[in-house]
Amino acid sequence: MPDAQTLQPQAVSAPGKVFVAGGYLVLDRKYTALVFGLDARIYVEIEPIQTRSGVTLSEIIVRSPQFLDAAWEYGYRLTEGDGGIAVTQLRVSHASSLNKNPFIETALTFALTYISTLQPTRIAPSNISILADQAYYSNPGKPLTSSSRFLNFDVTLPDAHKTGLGSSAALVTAFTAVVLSYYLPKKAFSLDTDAGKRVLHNLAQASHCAAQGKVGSGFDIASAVYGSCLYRRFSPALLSSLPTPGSPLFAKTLKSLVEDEGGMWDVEIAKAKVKMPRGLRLVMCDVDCGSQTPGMVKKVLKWREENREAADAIWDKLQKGNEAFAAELTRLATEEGENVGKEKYAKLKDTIVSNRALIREMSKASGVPVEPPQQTALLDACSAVEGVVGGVVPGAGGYDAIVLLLEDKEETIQALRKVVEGWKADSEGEVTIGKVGILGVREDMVGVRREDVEIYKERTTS
Ligand SMILES: Nc1ncnc2c1ncn2[C@@H]1O[C@H](COP(=O)(O)OP(=O)(O)OP(=O)(O)O)[C@@H](O)[C@H]1O
Ligand SMILES: C[C@@](O)(CCOP(=O)(O)O)CC(=O)O
Repeated sequence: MPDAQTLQPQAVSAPGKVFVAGGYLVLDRKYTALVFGLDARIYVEIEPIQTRSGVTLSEIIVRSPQFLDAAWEYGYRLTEGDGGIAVTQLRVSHASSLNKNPFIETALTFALTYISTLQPTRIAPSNISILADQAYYSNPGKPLTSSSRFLNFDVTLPDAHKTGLGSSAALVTAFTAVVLSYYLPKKAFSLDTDAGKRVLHNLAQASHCAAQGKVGSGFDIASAVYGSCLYRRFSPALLSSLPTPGSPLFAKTLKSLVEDEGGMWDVEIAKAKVKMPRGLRLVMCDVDCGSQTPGMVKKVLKWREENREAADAIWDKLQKGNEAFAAELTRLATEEGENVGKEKYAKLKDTIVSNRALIREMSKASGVPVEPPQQTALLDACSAVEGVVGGVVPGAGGYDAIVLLLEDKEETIQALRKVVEGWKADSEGEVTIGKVGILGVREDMVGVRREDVEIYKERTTS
């Protein structure tokens, strides 16, 4: 491995996501999800720690300067019994309490362990910094420096109000990518190759699941790596053979899993099946609702288990509807010039309306507010705006967001803004939804990408 003097600063970014179709269905490999990457990205930069000559540290310092108390210092060492690299958080001062960031700690443990299996020489210390685009959080903020486009949110991370764009998946993906790119020579890992992207995808899925303490469908990591795509999940059993970090054979098993020695990764990522027609765009709205509905996934899955026949009927119809929706988007994007005029989006509109009806059926039958009446009213009002094709509740649904497909015209956005910003929901049921805001994001097809370190520096200062 090159020594600290020759390690070059690197920067990588990864996009956030909006899950447009296939929520719950995608947990079962029989079904797929339609996920769009967004132009809100998380950037991670790595550079050598400047130490006085003769001083050798085994320390990696991670900072997220947009937040208060957001610095984490880690010591690391190779463990016995092929347990990989153990990462230990160091206390900044005796008085300070340990403020954990499980996503960073786990991504670092997994990435350094993988690196140690390829190059058993000492890992040099480094400084890592994280910057997130504004749309990930709805807190107000001031520019980090007088001319920076990144905001100082002036709150701790637990106090930040997330808008649900998948910050942890974008972070784990960009973080893992930059650490691998920095410590490994190009011939062992490159983000520019398909093999490199596969390694990144597999490693980021494994560490994101470990940090979350659960195995979701993994759509958020897939879109952070590959951008917008039609996604079929990996079999969750794949990850069950992985020992916990530090325990015997963790390193060897991780390497074999990440490099897919057994040909076990059955994930399917179809980028060509998702396109955005020219002239259309996505808009996301954040809904203030003061109420989270925990356990929605568990409840829907339990209902499905107990009502298999009824559930499968909805699941199958919805899968067909979702496929029809993706196919129509792709057709419009590739067959320019046909069906001009008002009728151009008629099929898309109808598909969205019938898919929403199936989602409401799912909500009603399972008793889980996937598209609750408050969101039905909001979606209907937005869909009636001239130029709006339709909209859905993204991901698991609930009260806190909607996503709309509309004509990419200033007058359409303005008309939509009038409806959402003046939105007053009838207090129906137990949950009253409050202010609705349009997020400054749109779809982006590009996944993880290398950033020029100079540009990264400019972005933090200009
Ligand atoms: N800018 C950041 N700097 C450091 N850590 C961050 C940052 N953003 C997110 N994280 C880490 O990710 C965690 C949030 O992850 P979580 O999965 O709860 O949210 P999310 O991925 O944004 O949500 P969703 O899945 O609803 O889109 C934070 O608690 C923190 O550990
Ligand atoms: C319900 C589910 O299908 C989607 C959840 O999406 P989100 O976290 O609401 O963006 C769960 C999953 O795919 O892991």
